[in-house]
Amino acid sequence: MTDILDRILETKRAEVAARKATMPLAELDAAAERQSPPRGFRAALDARAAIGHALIAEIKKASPSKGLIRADFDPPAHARAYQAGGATCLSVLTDEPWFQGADSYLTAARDACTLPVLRKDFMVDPWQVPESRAIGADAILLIMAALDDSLLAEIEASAIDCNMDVLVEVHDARELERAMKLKSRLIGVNNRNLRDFTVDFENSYRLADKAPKDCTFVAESGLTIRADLDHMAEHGIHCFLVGEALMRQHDIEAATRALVG
Ligand SMILES: O=P(O)(O)OC[C@@H](O)[C@@H](O)c1c[nH]c2ccccc12
Repeated sequence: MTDILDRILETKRAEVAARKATMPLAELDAAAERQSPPRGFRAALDARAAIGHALIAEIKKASPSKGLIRADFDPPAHARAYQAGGATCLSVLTDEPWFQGADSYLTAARDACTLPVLRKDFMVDPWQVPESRAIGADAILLIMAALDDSLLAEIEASAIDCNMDVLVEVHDARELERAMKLKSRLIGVNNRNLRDFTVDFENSYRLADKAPKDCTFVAESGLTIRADLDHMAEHGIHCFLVGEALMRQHDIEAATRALVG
């Protein structure tokens, strides 16, 4: 059985190939140059983590495991609510086929606030880095399970070139070890298994102990209430990525404040 990640990557490779064919790299680089400068993503997390819970609040309309998460989906309104509630950064899903995301959601969300923004998508080609910068992204995600080491390094180099931060996502000790061959020291641990969608917080606890001390460590997925974050903090984890639990709330600003305020 091919797992969901393999199927997503297959879709993504076809999508990126089609986009590349219509957009010359020089044009893309020029569009990236015209963007407002990157907002420091990791720096914002580090500053906040020193004094409290640093939250990357995710703008996510739907997911392959849950289907539609929020009907009255409004990226700029959600961005403002997240910032007002005390989020440190945003994450915006731009993958369309599997998460019902869009590039325009990221641009609109970023324009509506002053927070640094992560483009939550599946990177398979260095070409996607200037593309991400051109739509406004301040940081990209690299999923260790998705790519081999040389392609990861190539995409990371392109991100460094664009002055963007890279969130490197791992889900086991082996991937953490491989991640240390990269330059980025911003490490996310996905508590959700992409094969069966089960969530296990122990995953974060285990890997946080193994991560070198110079890493900014982010726990991702399945976090719901303040107590989840407090437990993580007892294990030395102070940065969190939360999507669904906030997107399901009527009052997103109040829910964000309850989580990290
Ligand atoms: O909605 P949750 O359970 O709070 O999870 C958010 C985030 O961690 C999840 O969306 C995610 C983590 N890694 C990813 C990679 C691709 C797409 C999505 C993700």
